Amino acid sequence: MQKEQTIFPHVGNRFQTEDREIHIVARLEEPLVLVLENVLSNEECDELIRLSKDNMHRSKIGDAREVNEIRTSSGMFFEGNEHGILTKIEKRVSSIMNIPVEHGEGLQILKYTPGQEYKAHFDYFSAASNASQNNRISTLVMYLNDVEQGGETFFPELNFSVSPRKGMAVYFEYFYADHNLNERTLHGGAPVITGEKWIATQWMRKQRVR
Ligand SMILES: O=C(O)CCC(=O)C(=O)O
Ligand SMILES: [Fe+2]
Repeated sequence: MQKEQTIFPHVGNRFQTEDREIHIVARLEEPLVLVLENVLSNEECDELIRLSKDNMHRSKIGDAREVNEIRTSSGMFFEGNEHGILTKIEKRVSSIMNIPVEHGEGLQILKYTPGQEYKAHFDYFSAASNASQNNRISTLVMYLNDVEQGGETFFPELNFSVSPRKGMAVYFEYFYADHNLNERTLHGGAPVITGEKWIATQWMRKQRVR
């Protein structure tokens, strides 16, 4: 069978964005899942945490934005350009993901304390949801700190998990014609055992949202 078209365009073990060289340190082919290094500087990670610290509330998920037990972390969305640092990061993320900034929902910051988790889920909306008309197609989860124990991003269908590491990220996409491939991107955030876990997630949509 022929391999399906992917969104991610970069070849080789490293590639250049406008202001930073990104390293690919692990790769799964179908569905495409990549572990990326050097996505954010230490200072950028610290600054994102600092800027969001005072605005965290219980995470809401999905279309209806209702508090749900599937995700017990707390979080917030940036609107897009309220801080200079966001513009820079959004541009870099857009070039990593090969999708225009306008297709991106505002960067979401999530914080997990011990025991908090995000149960296995899909990032795309189900066909029954209104939001699926301009559905999500790819995700970049960026780790803003090191976690002492737990907090892995896990992919149960792939028997694969990524341990949080400050400045690194995991990328995956689910815009395949073969829906079975999309379903294999089922993933979650394992409970944090010791320490805190901070992430910034970028979801990209098929069409522009801003
Ligand atoms: O916490 C994680 O590692 C996963 C986060 C996630 O799945 C998301 O933000 O969509
Ligand atoms: Fe997710």
